Amino acid sequence: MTSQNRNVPGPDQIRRAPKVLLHDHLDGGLRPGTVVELAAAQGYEGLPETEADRLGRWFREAADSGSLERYLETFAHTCAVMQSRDALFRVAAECAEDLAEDGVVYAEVRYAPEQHLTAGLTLEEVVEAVNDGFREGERRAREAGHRIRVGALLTAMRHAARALEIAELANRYRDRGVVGFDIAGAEAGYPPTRHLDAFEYLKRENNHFTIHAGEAFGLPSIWQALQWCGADRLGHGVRIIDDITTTDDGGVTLGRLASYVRDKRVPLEMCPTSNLQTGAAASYAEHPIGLLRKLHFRVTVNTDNRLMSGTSMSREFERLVDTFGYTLDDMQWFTVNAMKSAFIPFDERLAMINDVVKPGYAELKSEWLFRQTAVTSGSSASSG
Ligand SMILES: O=c1[nH]cnc2c1ncn2[C@@H]1O[C@H](CO)[C@@H](O)[C@H]1O
Ligand SMILES: [Zn+2]
Repeated sequence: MTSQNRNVPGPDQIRRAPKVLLHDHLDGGLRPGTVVELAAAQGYEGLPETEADRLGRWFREAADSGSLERYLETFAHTCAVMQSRDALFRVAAECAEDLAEDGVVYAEVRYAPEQHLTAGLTLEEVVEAVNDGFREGERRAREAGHRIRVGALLTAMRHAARALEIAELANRYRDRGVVGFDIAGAEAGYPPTRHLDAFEYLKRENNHFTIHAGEAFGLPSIWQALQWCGADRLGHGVRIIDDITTTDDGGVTLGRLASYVRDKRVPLEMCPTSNLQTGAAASYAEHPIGLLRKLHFRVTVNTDNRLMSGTSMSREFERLVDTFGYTLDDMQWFTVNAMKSAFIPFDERLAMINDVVKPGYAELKSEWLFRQTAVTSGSSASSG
């Protein structure tokens, strides 16, 4: 290992590095085998494949459609098998376990309670089943030697009209497993201001929320999310790139909105692989994350939907390391950005950064020293 690349992590270091995940959908992260088993147990006959590997491949290919609307159609199958307390509990527990196994130490996982009512559960029962599942998953992870903390974000669907009700639900379960609120679903035609009452309510309650914006629709969506709705963070936000002009000689000019986003340190929850599938970016190399990181926007790295994108936090970082040559220092920077932007209290975020994230990266960064010592002492005899 040379001194030039010693800081560029390999797959094993990427997996062991402490990672923080702010944007992950519970109904987009099931194990394919779990979808198959739940469908069989519940008599759901709509699955396009009934063998786990084939089903996993089907999700990735169907989601690889170039349009957000088509991508979202695949969630009909996962939501269909997440309608009972037991199913929600299992999916949430496995989610926490899988993230912990991948080296995630803190995660905010979102889902839309209104999509889990068809078998008769109440909104409260849905939230409690998922919370209990997360606690169980944290416990199993601890037993397996991993530490993870998972908070829930309650999502309202932007085409529906239940946002205020879901915002009130999020507020009721605040300090009891729910750390914030979000809106998701098709973006074009459903601007954030459609749900202004929900956001104004949460602001009056001093609560936190993020908004999917600037993914399938451009700057007006981001502008509304921030300046009308008061979002704390942006889900994706990739289209902020439309307000940045670059010239061939390397000059960069930020428009008013892009300046605001950078100046106010608005966290961007970027999900590179998901963006390639929905057509929000053409390739990893062309993904706006490269430029936004260079310009010191508050960028974070996320999975969005591990099942539909066949991804994990480690895989997202592997792609970015391959594409942009990111180092352990870059990985730490993204991770500290994410931890700073989490919705848990400041003292807890700080302790996570100082007592978990930074020591974890320091440990990884020191590994080359010991390897180098072994090589040097072995070759010292011949070199005199
Ligand atoms: O990238 C995305 N953009 C917008 N909506 C999404 C995305 N991923 C998932 N969902 C939507 O959020 C719901 C609750 O988790 C999912 O059912 C899906 O419809
Ligand atoms: Zn999302």
